[in-house]
Amino acid sequence: MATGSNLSFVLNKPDDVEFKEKPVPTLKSQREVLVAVNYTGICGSDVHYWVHGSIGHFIVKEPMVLGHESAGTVVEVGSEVKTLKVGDRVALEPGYPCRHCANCLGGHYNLCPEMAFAATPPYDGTLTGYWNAPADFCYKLPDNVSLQEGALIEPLAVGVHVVRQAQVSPGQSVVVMGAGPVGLLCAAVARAFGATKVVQVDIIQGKLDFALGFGATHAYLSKRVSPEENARNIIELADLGAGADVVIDASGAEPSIQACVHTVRVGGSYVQAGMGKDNITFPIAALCIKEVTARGSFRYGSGDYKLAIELVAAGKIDVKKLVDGVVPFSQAEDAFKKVKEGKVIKILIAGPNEKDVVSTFAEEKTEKVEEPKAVEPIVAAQVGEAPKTEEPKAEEPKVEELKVEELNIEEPKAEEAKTEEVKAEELKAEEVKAEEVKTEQVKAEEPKAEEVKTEEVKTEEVKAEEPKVEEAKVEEPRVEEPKPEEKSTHGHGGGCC
Ligand SMILES: NC(=O)c1ccc[n+]([C@@H]2O[C@H](COP(=O)([O-])OP(=O)(O)OC[C@H]3O[C@@H](n4cnc5c(N)ncnc54)[C@H](O)[C@@H]3O)[C@@H](O)[C@H]2O)c1
Ligand SMILES: OC[C@H](O)C(O)[C@@H](O)CO
Repeated sequence: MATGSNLSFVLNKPDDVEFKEKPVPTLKSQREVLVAVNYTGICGSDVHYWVHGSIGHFIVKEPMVLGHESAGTVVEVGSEVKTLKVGDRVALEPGYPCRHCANCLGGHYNLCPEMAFAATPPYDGTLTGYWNAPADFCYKLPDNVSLQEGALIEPLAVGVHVVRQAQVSPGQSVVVMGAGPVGLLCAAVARAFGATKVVQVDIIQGKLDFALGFGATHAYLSKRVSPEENARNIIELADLGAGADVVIDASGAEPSIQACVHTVRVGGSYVQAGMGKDNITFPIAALCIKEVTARGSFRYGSGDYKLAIELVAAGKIDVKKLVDGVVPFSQAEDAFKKVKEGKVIKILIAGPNEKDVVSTFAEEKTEKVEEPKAVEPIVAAQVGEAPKTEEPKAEEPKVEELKVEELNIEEPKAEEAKTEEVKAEELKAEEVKAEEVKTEQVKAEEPKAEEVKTEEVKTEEVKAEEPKVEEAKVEEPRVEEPKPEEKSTHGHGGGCC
């Protein structure tokens, strides 16, 4: 039985969040499991709801728990569940379709009109202590995939779905517009599918620097020139001949979408994943004359989560590289601010029952290969960073195993866990000033509403209304870094899923 906290991070209305202790959910059917949420990533859509209170026709009318990129540990199983047991570590697929409509029965449950998707009004999200879900939407993580990686399976599954929609095959060239988390993951999946040239395009050089160490073979800084000229530049840069076999828009920006159609080769494929303005000027003649196959891509469907997990388990995609930091649950609001400011690629929030966040992050960090970062890591300032001198030890037990014990679920390998505990204590004492962190946690448990309503947030709201796509129409070479407010969440500016 679940005995921990069910503290939840609740959005009341735009710029108004609070921590609320909610009742622990109970299984609604014997095919469900109850999961203690260990880690949750922040998606641009979460930030968009926090800032604007709506995305398209999804409007936050009642307080809603945020978050949908999560992994957790099974604490209870319904009597009809055969595939999971208490103690299993799982990635949570956060949208539950009706299973009966034509789309569900036709194998496209992501298009179910009755979809109940976490943190999409009116449905609560996963930034909570416990989450109940149908067992078949909880994917057991292999031993070599950590719970922190598990939280990144959701955005990776978005990338898998996009690349599947594009039907990328070995030897192909792929251009991905946008180097936010979705674009980066699309590029990485395209490489894993055998694409030999993967060109990442963005308007921020730092993001491209990161992309080159992640999935991209080439990077192009989009200029303030016509979409046709940007397309010619991309083709020339990567020696794409008559154009790219596949183009993917993961920016939602109008000039980028236009450049997609000019970059793709005759008979190539174009997939729209980014969601910006509802209506744009689109080069329809080029699409028609080139006989381009155009597809949309929405969330993920059959087999996408499974494949995403396999790609991580097989070492094909190192999702840990995307993580700039892990913060305790009490610092959720601050984490949202960092994402909004474009200061991080991904930040993970530990569940309220997660006790050892600092050492968990330290452990994960030591396994990371240092790559150029698009942004300043914030974790050192927030939770303390582990010394990077230590070599990663592959045989070391995963820190997540400790969490199982903390949640009274299942005994981890006792010997290994003990060693880790001792190590974690040392790290805390020497490197992370545990007392300071504790004090911060206590403070953060009482969120101050007035702090949220900063001028910065208000300004952001106003600016977000002005689509940045206009900028690319100015006929000038673009060299300067865009302002912070043009970054991360702006891609969601015109709407999302
Ligand atoms: N289809 C889906 O199921 C799905 C799921 C999740 C997110 N999304 C959408 O995908 C998009 C990307 O998501 P994200 O989380 O990576 O967002 P993000 O905002 O972090 O990334 C968007 C990137 O596009 C870049 N960009 C902006 N204008 C550009 C231009 N003219 N040319 C090239 N790059 C440009 C930005 O600098 C940014 O790096 C968003 O529009 C989001 O709403 C779609
Ligand atoms: O990753 C999937 C998307 O972020 C979701 O559709 C989100 O927008 C909530 O509806």
